[in-house]
Amino acid sequence: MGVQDSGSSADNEYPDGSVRLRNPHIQLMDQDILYHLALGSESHDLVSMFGDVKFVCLGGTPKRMEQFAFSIMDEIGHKLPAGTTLLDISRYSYRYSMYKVGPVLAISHGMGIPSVGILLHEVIKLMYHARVRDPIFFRIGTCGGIGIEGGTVVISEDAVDGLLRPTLELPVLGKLLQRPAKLDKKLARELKSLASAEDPYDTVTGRTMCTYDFYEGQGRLDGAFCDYTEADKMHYMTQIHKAGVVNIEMESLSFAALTHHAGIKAAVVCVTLMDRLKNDQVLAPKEVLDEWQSRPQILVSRYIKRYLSMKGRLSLDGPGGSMCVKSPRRFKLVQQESETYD
Ligand SMILES: O=P(O)(O)O[C@@H]1C[C@H](O)[C@@H](CO)O1
Ligand SMILES: O=c1cc[nH]c(=O)[nH]1
Repeated sequence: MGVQDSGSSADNEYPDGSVRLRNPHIQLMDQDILYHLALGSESHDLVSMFGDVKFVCLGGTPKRMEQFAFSIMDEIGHKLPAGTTLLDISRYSYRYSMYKVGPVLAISHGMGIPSVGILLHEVIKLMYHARVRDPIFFRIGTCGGIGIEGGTVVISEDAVDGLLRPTLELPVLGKLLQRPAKLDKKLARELKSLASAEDPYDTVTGRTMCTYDFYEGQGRLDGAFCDYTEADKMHYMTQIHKAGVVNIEMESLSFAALTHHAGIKAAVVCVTLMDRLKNDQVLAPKEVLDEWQSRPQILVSRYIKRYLSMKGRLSLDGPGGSMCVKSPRRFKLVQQESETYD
């Protein structure tokens, strides 16, 4: 089966900017249960809960995405009513965590292509059911750098697999389905322009390799198994570096392919945890790693703030979030009226 290209993300969009579902079956269903998000098209009023979403930010861990939700709340001046706090909307799924701050959704995606792929199917359907128009998706992650120091921010120009192919492959009904993994080049350039000379770290753009494994799949010498030599590893690392690969992680291929197929603008911004030409293990202390992880978030926050200020929507107060209202006996989900950010 050849690579199915659905054109550029802009070509895929409906004229009103709504998200394209390339699945005729969904419209025929009485309800659509977004099982791993603990949401449903009949059980929840998805339009009023999520209709105002503009930015969907994904990252590996629930904690990172919770921290991002709190920090973006400060950055965009979003106020919660007194006595309330942010609530994990998908907490009863026990799979992913989801926070909503006005037009921003922050969701954890777990590790690897299968996990992010399942999430993207459901988040893209969520955008469709909620009638969100022209959402922008970001992955805010960590990675290993190649020839760059730990703590460097990498904005992906494109995503390739371990064989340097820019294609997501998935066996479907006994055949290999191939989808091009394309990211929005303009969005990547805009993000790069928001890196500041004052930042005490570098922000670079380049090709990202996405693998199916952290150890052997990324040519590490420190897994439980290793059938190659250090010289073999270094040869491979040098070859992929020459092919333009500046970092390696585990989700960009699926993220790029599924967002592109849905006509959604997307970017991947990751911080490097080490230079894989020098070592394999994550040696930086916890506090350093925590600060490094905030760097992609800072860049994406700048983009969101600039976007909202250009639209005159900064300093949001009141409506547009999901929150937890403390009552003496229980926590209650409060859904607020929606605004649109287009
Ligand atoms: O967003 P995260 O930090 O989860 O991204 C990378 C790729 C894998 O998910 C994980 C491996 O440590 O980190
Ligand atoms: O080396 C690394 C670091 C983080 N995530 C990865 O996938 N690889």
